[in-house]
Amino acid sequence: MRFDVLTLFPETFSLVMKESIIGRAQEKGLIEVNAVNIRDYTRDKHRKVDDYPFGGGNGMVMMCQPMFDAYRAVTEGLQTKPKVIYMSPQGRVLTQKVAVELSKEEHLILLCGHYEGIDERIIEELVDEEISIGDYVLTGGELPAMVLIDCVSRLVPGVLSNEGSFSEESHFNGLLEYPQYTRPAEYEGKQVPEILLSGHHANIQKWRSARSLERTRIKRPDLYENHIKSSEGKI
Ligand SMILES: COc1ccccc1CNc1ccc(C(N)=O)cn1
Repeated sequence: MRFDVLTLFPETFSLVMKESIIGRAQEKGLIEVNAVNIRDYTRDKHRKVDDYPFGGGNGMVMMCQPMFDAYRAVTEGLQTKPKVIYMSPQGRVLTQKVAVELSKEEHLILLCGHYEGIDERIIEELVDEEISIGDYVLTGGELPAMVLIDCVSRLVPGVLSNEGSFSEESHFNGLLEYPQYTRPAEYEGKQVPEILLSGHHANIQKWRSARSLERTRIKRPDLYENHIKSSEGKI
């Protein structure tokens, strides 16, 4: 899976994206993350990428020409047009379900805005979908793009060694994950729940399901409601 990220800060990506799991996935050739500097596609000696908004208002808006030319450079000679996602506070909120959907794509182009955003003509012409990582405003789209790359990449087969664990992790089955413990069985007088040491897998599974339902009901009643609704009618 390939990600081309159009950004004003390409070096941010190379630092974060070559670390840990994402870095190893790149070495294994499972994913490619290519950060493109929008400023390299400016045509003036000041390498101008933004300008004042028509109609007035504070802040600056990213201009069309550098973004269009960076997009054309990245897509030149491609057989199929990759899906273009604009990281924006107005986008569809990124959930695990959306991440699973996006992990089916072969090639994604992510546009990172800055200042007050980008010229609307870029969105109209190039953007297939706007995606938001949550209802808050950041100084740029780079962190949202890295969040998207992380949560989508880990779903690409081969990226995570313990792929089997997806079915039980938080949000995969619409519920929050059960509590996790590891050695030692007792730490400063605090015991690991006995059931987990019993080796009785059926009972452990039951205990885990009960904990998962209980903590979802307490921490995320919205998810709990959805889960109850979706399991109604199922035997
Ligand atoms: C004022 O910033 C903007 C204004 C408009 C568009 C993009 C930006 C860049 N900032 C972003 C980007 C994404 C998210 C998110 N919630 O995914 C939050 N902030």
